[in-house]
Amino acid sequence: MNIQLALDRMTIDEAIKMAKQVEQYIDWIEVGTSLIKEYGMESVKSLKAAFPDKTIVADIKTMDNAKYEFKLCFEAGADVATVMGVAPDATIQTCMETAADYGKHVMIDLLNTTEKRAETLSETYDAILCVHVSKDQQEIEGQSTTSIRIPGNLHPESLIAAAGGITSKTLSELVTLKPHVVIVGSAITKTAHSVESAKQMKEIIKG
Ligand SMILES: O=C([C@H](O)CO)[C@H](O)[C@H](O)COP(=O)(O)O
Repeated sequence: MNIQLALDRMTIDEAIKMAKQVEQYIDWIEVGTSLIKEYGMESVKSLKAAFPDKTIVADIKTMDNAKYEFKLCFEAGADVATVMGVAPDATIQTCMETAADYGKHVMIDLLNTTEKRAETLSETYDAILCVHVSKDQQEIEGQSTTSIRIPGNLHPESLIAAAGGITSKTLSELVTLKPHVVIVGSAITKTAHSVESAKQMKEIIKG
């Protein structure tokens, strides 16, 4: 199981500083959608340059124009880029092909997909599938990772990621579902105790 540190709503320098502080407790580094939207591919390039040995995930959440967006991410140094599961099949297929051209990987964000769509995606694509409670669902609807459920109909060999307001409390429950990646942002980056929080999470996933 890997911890992916999601870096959102901060500057590139703050993102690098944050990731350096907790580097030993995290496995993958996500250049959050907010960083990509605010700073563009410079954010991905800077994080890869600062952490050449970590898996860098560009959370670009592609919906269209897949080849262009995925090429940008991989040329900037991303190892994984994200596409929305509700995107057209042509888009997802293009993401898969572009990633294959670069020897990189795709994460499909299942936000707002139906169980049937998630099943089809898991059977069709060799990608990481991310079960996700969105920031707006967390903030406006009060949902949290206790609402995260990994659909039972997914292909048994699919690699699963889980994201959305994960805390050390909800992580303990989540690890029993054995996801390949747990994506943690605010619980590490928006607390005064980032290092302790990351350390605790690492201990939880180690069991
Ligand atoms: O993908 C994310 C979200 O849509 C904001 O862009 C975050 O990476 C994900 O939610 C993890 O962050 P937290 O919810 O703060 O743990």
